[in-house]
Amino acid sequence: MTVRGVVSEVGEPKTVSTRYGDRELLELSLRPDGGRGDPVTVTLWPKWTELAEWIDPGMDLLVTDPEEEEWNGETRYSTSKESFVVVEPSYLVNVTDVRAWVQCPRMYYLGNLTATPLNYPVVKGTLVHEVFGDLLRGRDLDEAIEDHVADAGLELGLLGRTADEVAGDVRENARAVENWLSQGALGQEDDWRSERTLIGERFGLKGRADAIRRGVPVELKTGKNLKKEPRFQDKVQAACYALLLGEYGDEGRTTGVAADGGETTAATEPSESESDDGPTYPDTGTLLYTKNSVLDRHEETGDLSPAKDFTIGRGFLQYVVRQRNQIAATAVRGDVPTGYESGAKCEYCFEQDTCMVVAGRLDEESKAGQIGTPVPEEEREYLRETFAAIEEERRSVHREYAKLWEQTAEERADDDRALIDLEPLGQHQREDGRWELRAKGTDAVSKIREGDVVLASDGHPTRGVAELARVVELGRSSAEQRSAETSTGERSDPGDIVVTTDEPVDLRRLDVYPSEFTVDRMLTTVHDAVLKGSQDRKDVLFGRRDPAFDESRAAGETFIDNNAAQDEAVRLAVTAEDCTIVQGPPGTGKTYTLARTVRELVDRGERVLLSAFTNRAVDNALEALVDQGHDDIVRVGTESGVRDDMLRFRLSKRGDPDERVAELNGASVVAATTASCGSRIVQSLDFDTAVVDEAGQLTEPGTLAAVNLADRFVLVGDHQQLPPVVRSENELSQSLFQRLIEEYPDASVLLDRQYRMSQRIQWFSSQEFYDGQLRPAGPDVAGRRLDDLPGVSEDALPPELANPVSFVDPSGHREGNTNPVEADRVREVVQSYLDAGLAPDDVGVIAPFRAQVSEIQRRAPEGVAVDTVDRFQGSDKEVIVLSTVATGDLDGPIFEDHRRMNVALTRAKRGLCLVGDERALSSEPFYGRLLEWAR
Ligand SMILES: Nc1ncnc2c1ncn2[C@@H]1O[C@H](COP(=O)(O)OP(=O)(O)OP(=O)(O)O)[C@@H](O)[C@H]1O
Repeated sequence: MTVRGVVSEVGEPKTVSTRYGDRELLELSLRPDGGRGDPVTVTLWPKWTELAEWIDPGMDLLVTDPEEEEWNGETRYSTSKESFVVVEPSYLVNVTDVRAWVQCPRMYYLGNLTATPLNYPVVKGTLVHEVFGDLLRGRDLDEAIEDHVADAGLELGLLGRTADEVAGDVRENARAVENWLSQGALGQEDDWRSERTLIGERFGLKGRADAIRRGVPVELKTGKNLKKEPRFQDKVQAACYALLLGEYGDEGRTTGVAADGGETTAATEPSESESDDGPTYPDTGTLLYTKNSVLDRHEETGDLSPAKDFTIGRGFLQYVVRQRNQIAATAVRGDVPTGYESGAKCEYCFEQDTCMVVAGRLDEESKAGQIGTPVPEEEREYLRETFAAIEEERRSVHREYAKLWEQTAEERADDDRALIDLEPLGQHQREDGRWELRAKGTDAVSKIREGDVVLASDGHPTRGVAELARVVELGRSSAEQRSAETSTGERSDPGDIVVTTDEPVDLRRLDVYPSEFTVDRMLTTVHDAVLKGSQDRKDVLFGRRDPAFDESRAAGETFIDNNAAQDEAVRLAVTAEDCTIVQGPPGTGKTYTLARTVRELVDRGERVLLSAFTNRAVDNALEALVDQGHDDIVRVGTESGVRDDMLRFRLSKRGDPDERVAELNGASVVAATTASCGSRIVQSLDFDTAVVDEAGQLTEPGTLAAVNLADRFVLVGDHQQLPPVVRSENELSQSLFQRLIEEYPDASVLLDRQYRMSQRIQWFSSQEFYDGQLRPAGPDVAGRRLDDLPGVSEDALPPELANPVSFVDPSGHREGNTNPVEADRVREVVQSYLDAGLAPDDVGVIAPFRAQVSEIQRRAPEGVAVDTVDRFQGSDKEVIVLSTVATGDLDGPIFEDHRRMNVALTRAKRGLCLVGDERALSSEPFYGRLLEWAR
């Protein structure tokens, strides 16, 4: 049984005398049902009373195995010996953070704030872990070492190491693992598995255990330890995995610690994973210190055996949960740890200097003290606000995790977040020891794409057997399949779904894996910008100085002779001392100008980082650059991320260290998404100029990831098109692009001639979003007509589509996020265009919701692209048909942001048809004007 609720009152700890002597207690009031229920009183007994310092009203609290008693007709609860009290169970603390926190809370804080730079111990540690996993999966030691060292070629090259030297180091460490494994194999039956991702809904913990042997968590450490017992923080880490394994149930099959009891009360969240006896936690853990096997027995004294077991009692598990609670409470409060929370001794800490410098520069209280003078108050204020916004974003990611167990499989599938009811087709172990799992392809749509890391499970992503998996093949989408069927006249096979994992799973379900990766990166990027950024750069970022330009660098030069605004954009970029902002409305030659700029900078001897939010934009920019004759390029990215025709520039990380580094350092242009700019490899580089495309879609931290690496930067984008992709509504939804263009109009330029839309089509966008400044680049563009296309006759169109911009009201009804009647009408409209001679490929359909997209896809003639606005950004069609879905009113956030509509309308070159409900559209002035125009 558990009690869960929102804390409404926290008492003061008090001492009472009991038959066991004086004892401390703390009384709380909880409101069950997420704060809606009537308050219940919960008494916390010693061990848990320290929570008085950590919890505030409004926090969510869970108590397992409480004692229940009736008191004056009221049911009260108190903690029992078995109880765990969990603060904010939905805040998923990383196990490695608990480990850092018990060493020192500032260690945890600094670890999250500062990115680990590329260094040899980290790379070696990763290699040893990889080889360890391979050994557990039965792979040959030498083969595993050779393979992983080759994979790390680029990193090793950047660190100036040779492959042989590193292979030797890894082999020495791996010996400990080999010996340990062979001991276990003798005698009793062994049962183990490598890495396991564990996400715990009860304790608010998540992490990846290195291995599990006979139900016991095993952690690998590449350091040495000559004591009999494992290091304290290592035990804490293993105990966290023990908690998680207990929660999962299936692995905790050793003699266990006592269980928790039976039924559920009104205040309870039942958990399906519990068996009748409740969770059983593994009662031991193993630490494997690989460096011990490298030591010489004659020189070292102490316990040289690498493997050290320890006992995990209920008391230790409770201690670990208390530490986890402190982290959750600190994070939810937005506090910065001081180090006084624990008894850590700063003298022995190898992080002492960093700790003092960060405390000094940010004027934080720290047990270690402070060094240096604080950065200006506005910078600290900026950090505080940005950190708070990032933490809010983290909570949104945690809510995504919670959906893994709160939503049913069907709900996840409806949300496009899972492919369910898959039919497993088998599994086989690959040469590298990993597993390849296969299931039958499906027609269902989801957000899952090839190359993604997802959760593969036998039915439930957290309660069943689940593994992190990489998607290799997704079968074919229903549209592709249909077109194959029409061309062959036979029902075609949808193709298999193929994923790879560390351990085999019966592949019945795939779930989107909500990663905190972006959030983690944002923290370190913002920290780097403020604490490591140059004074010059920060003066501009924080509004203390206008960006400077040295006009003599381009005196009398023309870069683009047929477009003054584009020419000005290149001029600004090459004369900039700090930054340039280029706003490119739809079809204005943003990509062309960007490529011209990069080429000019390179011609002047600069090294350029070319970045963008999406892989697609990076590859488009590269294509334009190649078209302009420049191909001295290195493309950083995964094989599945990089477009096929750009793979020839892709930097392989595998191979001889020196060769890899030579390839990377040799190129004048390095191209990568802003997400890849945060990788250790790209972070170790520096550039003269960073050119960032799609900057209007990037958060400030996202943009800084690229910008931090260069002396100057050029941002290209349009803040009147799609905004940054964030889950929460806060500061992060404004891009650096928008902030700077508003602050420094003199450092910016608007590309005002567009090469896409006819005069009639572009008018509305120009008026509404660009003060009427956007114009067709010439009469040929302005006068574009469908009739100009070979084989197309405007006369063949029905009267309601005769104009280049038209409106059709199908009198449909919105049902959730669909409007089936409207979808039917959209199909008719599309068919009319095809009948008039347009090729399917020339027509695109845009709808605001995925559900309506699928509704239309089911009806649309083959070859016609149907998608949401976000997926259409950056592309165009001769004709666009827009389904607006809404009827009656325009309810929903998607209609509030008019910029999406700007993107949708400006995809069309010669024809645009708006399909929607007149009444709904007239209900809001912006859409009213749109309607007027369309009619
Ligand atoms: N100065 C120019 N002279 C002639 N053609 C140009 C010029 N600039 C751009 N174009 C052409 O205009 C078209 C649109 O250019 P580009 O793809 O660079 O636009 P964009 O602004 O990046 O588009 P989007 O809004 O989709 O991002 C391309 O066909 C390009 O060749």
